[in-house]
Amino acid sequence: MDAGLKYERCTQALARFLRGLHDPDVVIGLSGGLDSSVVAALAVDALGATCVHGVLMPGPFSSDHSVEDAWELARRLGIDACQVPITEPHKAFRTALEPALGAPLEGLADENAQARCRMVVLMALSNARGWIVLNTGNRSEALMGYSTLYGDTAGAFAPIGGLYKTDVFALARWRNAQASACGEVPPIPARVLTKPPSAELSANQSDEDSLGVSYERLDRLLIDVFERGRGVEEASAAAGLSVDHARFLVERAQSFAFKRALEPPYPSDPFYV
Ligand SMILES: Nc1ncnc2c1ncn2[C@@H]1O[C@H](COP(=O)(O)OP(=O)(O)OC[C@H]2O[C@@H]([n+]3cccc(C(=O)O)c3)[C@H](O)[C@@H]2O)[C@@H](O)[C@H]1O
Ligand SMILES: Nc1ncnc2c1ncn2[C@@H]1O[C@H](COP(=O)(O)OP(=O)(O)OP(=O)(O)O)[C@@H](O)[C@H]1O
Repeated sequence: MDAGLKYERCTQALARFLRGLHDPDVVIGLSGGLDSSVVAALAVDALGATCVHGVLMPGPFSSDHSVEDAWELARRLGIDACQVPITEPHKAFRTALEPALGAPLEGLADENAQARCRMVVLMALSNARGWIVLNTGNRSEALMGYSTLYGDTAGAFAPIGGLYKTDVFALARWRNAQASACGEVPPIPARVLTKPPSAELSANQSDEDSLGVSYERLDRLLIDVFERGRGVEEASAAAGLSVDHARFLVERAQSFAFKRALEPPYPSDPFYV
């Protein structure tokens, strides 16, 4: 299935899901990264710009360019957006938790606390305004457990939850090319497509460093094993990975089934058969 068809299937699935809820407005955390940018573009195509609300929530490790890219995306899409920094709430949680821990909150616990602060903000806006939170997760992250339980795994529906990260890039490029072909400004700022994906939950973090593998190789492996039912040995060679590394990644994916069981529904089209 080509990128355009995948984009349209995801847009239709989102529209269908929301129709079942009597067409509420939606709210999306805009990080200035790829996933939230594609979900926002798709939501605008499904519902119209007036029904989509973006929230920028910079934290202690957010880069200036991420905030700029998120504002630029909102401007190009013509959606309402606001900024609610999480730096102070995150600091307050650190202070409140320190006596219980006997030490400062650090490492993964501290990274996840930031993602959960963001979800508190999104759910507060959801409750107060009647908006539905859209999840921005993709299948590569879900299989690797590279997300925060009750943080960025929350939300009512995950429009790109069935797509691997390399495809999310392809959808973004396709949507921008569509706009250019119609003489419109491409919705997704160019830098969103060129900067390395990063959770920005700790200093100098990059997804591919944290995962220990490039998305290109990871997706080839995961698609072969989990979508096409190939064996790990065959799939590892095609992905350019050692069998041991491939086995480690597949076992990691299996170990995070519990997290996937708690994630929102997503379009279940047979994207990869
Ligand atoms: N069987 C089970 N059923 C239900 N819950 C179970 C469980 N086993 C463990 N758990 C729970 O799961 C917890 C661990 O999961 P979790 O809290 O999610 O945390 P964890 O998987 O340890 O870490 C999340 C990772 O995702 C990364 N991340 C987070 C957010 C966004 C992004 C991004 O790309 O933007 C990346 C983050 O940097 C970190 O490396 C445990 O503390 C335990 O409470
Ligand atoms: N600074 C932020 N402001 C608003 N929302 C954020 C912020 N950081 C993270 N989020 C939310 O958490 C989600 C998970 O972050 P993640 O890094 O996986 O996605 P992304 O930033 O959109 O894309 P990429 O992984 O390519 O950087 C984001 O898509 C977004 O909805």
